[in-house]
Amino acid sequence: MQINICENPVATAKAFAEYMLAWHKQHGAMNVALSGGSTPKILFDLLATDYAAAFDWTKINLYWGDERCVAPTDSDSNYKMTNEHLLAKVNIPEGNIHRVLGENDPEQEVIRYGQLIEQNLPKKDGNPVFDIIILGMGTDGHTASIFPHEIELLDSAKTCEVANHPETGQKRVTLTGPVLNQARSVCFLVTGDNKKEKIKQIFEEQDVAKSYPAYHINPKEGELIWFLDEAAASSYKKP
Ligand SMILES: O=C(O)[C@H](O)[C@@H](O)[C@H](O)[C@H](O)COP(=O)(O)O
Repeated sequence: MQINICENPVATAKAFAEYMLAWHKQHGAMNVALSGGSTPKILFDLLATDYAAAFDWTKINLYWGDERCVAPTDSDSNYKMTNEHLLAKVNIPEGNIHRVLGENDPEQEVIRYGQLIEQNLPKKDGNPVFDIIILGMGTDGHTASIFPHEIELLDSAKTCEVANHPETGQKRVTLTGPVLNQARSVCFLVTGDNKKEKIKQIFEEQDVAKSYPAYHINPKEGELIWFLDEAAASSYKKP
């Protein structure tokens, strides 16, 4: 596990962008699963401006690690956010953008999306293999849309599952634990002091962290890299 602590959210996003660009220069084509929420907005803005010309977007296929089951025009849609901050601003072919159809019936969509991923990606140990999966972490220790109350999704035999937001009950489509842990690289982007206690508990491997889905993300053979700003890392003291 690698921990990168950067001064602020922009520096954190830049550190990841440099990592993603280095991967692209070395490997060319990439299957990338994006995170949602608010943290990636700064990264997507960077990729759409300072880094846009550095990537060959024809070789990059974008998926989502999770999506809210809402229309793509809904303010809750991770696709909508990504489109506004990135997709509409770079020359990525439409065919390289594989959004979750949040407007579909969730139970049907997890089948469709799972089959799409299984058809498009290489497989290892029966799981589709993403090159890079970007993940965020909620203040409850969830990641993608695997929440503590549905921690069994870490062990699902399926590629995708329907998840339920613990407070709102909002339906989500999420990649499952085995897929997340089959990736060649999992990169957490976590910023803000509202995440600092969970980061401390996870990095110190405290017993309480075992109830956090994010704690259990550790690729079997791939890289695990945490990109944090100082605020998110402020309670953790490197040994
Ligand atoms: O759809 C989502 O909400 C995300 O994929 C989710 O896992 C997110 O990464 C965390 O909730 C952190 O969200 P923030 O970046 O807004 O803190």
